[in-house]
Amino acid sequence: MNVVEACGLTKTFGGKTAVDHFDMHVDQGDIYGFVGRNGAGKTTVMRMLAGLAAPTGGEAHVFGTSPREAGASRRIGVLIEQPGLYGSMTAVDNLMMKALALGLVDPKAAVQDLLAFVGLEGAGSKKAKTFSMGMKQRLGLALALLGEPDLLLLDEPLNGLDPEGAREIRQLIVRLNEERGVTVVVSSHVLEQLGKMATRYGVIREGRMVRELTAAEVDQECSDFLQLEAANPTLALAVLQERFGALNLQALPDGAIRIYGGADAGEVGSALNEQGIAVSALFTHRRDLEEFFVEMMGAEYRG
Ligand SMILES: Nc1ncnc2c1ncn2[C@@H]1O[C@H](COP(=O)(O)OP(=O)(O)OP(=O)(O)O)[C@@H](O)[C@H]1O
Repeated sequence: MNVVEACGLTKTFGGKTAVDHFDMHVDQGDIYGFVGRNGAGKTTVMRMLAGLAAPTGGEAHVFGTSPREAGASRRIGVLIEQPGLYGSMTAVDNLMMKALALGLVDPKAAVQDLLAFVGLEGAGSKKAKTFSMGMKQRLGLALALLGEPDLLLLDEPLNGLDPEGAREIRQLIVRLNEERGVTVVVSSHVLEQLGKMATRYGVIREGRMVRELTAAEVDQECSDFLQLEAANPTLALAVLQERFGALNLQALPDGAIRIYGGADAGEVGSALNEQGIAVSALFTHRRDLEEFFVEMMGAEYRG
């Protein structure tokens, strides 16, 4: 079942289109890595999915209904940009205030449970303004988790964190997903961390969804390939198809040929030489996650 479904979602600010006929599908149980360069429209999409901003056009459905419907909104936990913390209040008071506003049956127990879950049980009586960036993000996560949401929308939860802090937040997200069954949409520029948790990805570019794909598809796309440049690419391709038909061959527009599926460079070179085809380049390549996504996000991307 699609927990989130966006169809033709559009948002304009003044005359400028920030989100443009955007489609998105998040399945129950996904950790959905939402990537795009700065200004691509991630936050604006998240705000519409959370029911915090109204679309100019198109529709967003969360749990089959508008995120603005009470039935859906109380199932959504949100951490968008900065966690909304009151610096002069303690961590417990920050949480209690929201727990009471939500009308939780046992707010104290919920607050203690979440403090422990995010690893802040020893810091509950400290003022939020004394917290490190990582502690603030963990407290923000606890705030988003009050009310036991089934869907978490996390916009850049790893922003500004050192590698250790980013790893801790990532581990919390995975635990939430595995232990509590929470579906998560998480945007981040930290592709390395995203790659360790996402089960599905969506790539946004200039307000439009470029591509949605599963983690398995990303693995496949990033797998090793052999690239060769030959004097006669059309003939080379025909020879390779005959000799290595079981492998996945891709002809690039510039005439280069990629061979996926673990071909041996020596065998490929010999097969072409036997047919009198001169090979000018032959190398093995592995695309890493960042390279793969940067291509889709646009060259201007800066992580
Ligand atoms: N309230 C607003 N008023 C006017 N323009 C806005 C508003 N919110 C966002 N925008 C514009 O919409 C576009 C998308 O912004 P958005 O914050 O959604 O991108 P983003 O992908 O989250 O970027 P980042 O990674 O930098 O957070 C940007 O050009 C931004 O300037």
